Amino acid sequence: MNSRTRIKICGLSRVEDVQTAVEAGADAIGLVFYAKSPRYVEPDAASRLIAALPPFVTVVGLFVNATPRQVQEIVAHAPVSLLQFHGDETVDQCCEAARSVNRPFTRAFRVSADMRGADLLKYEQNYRDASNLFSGLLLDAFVDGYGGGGKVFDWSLIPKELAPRVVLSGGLSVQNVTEAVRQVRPYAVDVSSGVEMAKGIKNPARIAEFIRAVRQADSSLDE
Ligand SMILES: O=C(O)c1ccccc1NCC(=O)[C@H](O)[C@H](O)COP(=O)(O)O
Repeated sequence: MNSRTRIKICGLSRVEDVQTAVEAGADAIGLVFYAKSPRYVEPDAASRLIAALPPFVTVVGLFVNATPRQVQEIVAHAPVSLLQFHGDETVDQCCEAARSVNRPFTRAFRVSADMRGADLLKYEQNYRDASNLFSGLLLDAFVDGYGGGGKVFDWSLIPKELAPRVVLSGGLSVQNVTEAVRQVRPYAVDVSSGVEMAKGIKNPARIAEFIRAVRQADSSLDE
């Protein structure tokens, strides 16, 4: 079966970086609406980035502990297609915010070393049971500042039965993404720091190299 790992490039703030990511073959782009992040984009700037996109590219709006009202105000200016909750939100808070704008959402789970695989399966099932807007888990490393930390977590903690439904994130780069895809076989991979020149400023060559590495890993798995 020809399995293709989906690719999200996150933390974009420039039109040229959006265009680079799409031309290189990214399936999704992530826009950070968390004001304390160095990758934060204002909703109006985000709407210009979204306007630069061709069809069929998923736009992920990234939130940390935002209220439904705040999510509504942002989405009114920047019509993202998918929400990503990356803070301390409860199941109910994620579901309420997603319902408020009628958008599907992914839940970021920051993996700590003491986590057990069974806990993750239960955690995901809780979200699946809570809302048909739940779209899946993004697994990230546990870092200060909630995310975008450029830190890898122990991929062996991911239950094999969960891997085909998760977005693997956290410290990925052209140096490790081939091994990540081969070891985990996730539904998708997500990267921010690993393709940057500076926070929020992407390196076009690194984006292209990262996406090429994912495609090569996919091809090796199809052989
Ligand atoms: O990117 C940020 O600055 C950020 C800030 C606060 C919460 C989440 C954030 N990013 C979320 C993402 O989806 C990142 O792509 C993910 O954390 C991986 O980042 P990196 O390890 O730098 O590739």
